[in-house]
Amino acid sequence: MKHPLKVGFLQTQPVFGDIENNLKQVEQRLRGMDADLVVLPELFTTGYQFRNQKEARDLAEPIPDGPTTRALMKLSADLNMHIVAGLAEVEGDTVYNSAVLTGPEGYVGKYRKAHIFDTEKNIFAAGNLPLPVFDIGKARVGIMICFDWRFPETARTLTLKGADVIAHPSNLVLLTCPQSMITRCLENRVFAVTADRVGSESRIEGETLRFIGQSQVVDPDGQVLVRASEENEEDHVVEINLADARNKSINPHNDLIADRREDLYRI
Ligand SMILES: NC(=O)CCCC(N)=O
Repeated sequence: MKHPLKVGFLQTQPVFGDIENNLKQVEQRLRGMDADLVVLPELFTTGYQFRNQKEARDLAEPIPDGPTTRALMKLSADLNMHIVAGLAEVEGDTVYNSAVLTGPEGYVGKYRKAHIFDTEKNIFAAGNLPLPVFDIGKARVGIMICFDWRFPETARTLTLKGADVIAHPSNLVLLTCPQSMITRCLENRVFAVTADRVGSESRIEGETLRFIGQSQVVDPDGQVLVRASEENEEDHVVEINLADARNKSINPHNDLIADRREDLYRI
């Protein structure tokens, strides 16, 4: 049984703080894509290197009642496309590093990055929502954000919750993620769509961040179906077969999930 799904990503180079143009460019690029599910990078409208929490709060927006989510909802409706996008979210005085999922039917849900990386801890509160899997009809989509990949429990939990494909908005600065996601997909037999940015930011004295690009789609056998360059803005769509993720058997005698020894996984 085949369950085809066209998945893709936009690899972007946002201008810090220029929300309107960053969003406008992404809108134009999305309107040129034919896909069921497209993943955008982490913090895709603002950029990454906030100087302080106030700056982040001023650039952040509510989800789903903010302008970016509304724009993504319209794009999803116009293009019959599900979109996962990373953006800075404000709720009261708290700022989260979040991701939103929109579809043709409108707002589907959101997630707040659970594992906050390095100096992000000065800006964002740790996520207080469950690790999410959304059933979008054609697929079950899990979401994690960037540094969440470093904790194997994240992808494993999304898998055990039924994710076929993990949407992974990112702003990668360490080189290890792209190759490591091969293992995340292999050990869980899931697809992963990592959408990263390119370019660099040096808004903080003595801290220049270079983003590594290499957005990619990896399949349940750990095959890299497409990987973008390290420095160009790129858009890619590939057709995947979700049946490959729903089949957890490795051979006639081993099933990746059924063979788990939860009786031994106790500390
Ligand atoms: N924005 C991030 O969470 C970066 C995490 C470190 C990495 N994997 O590059």
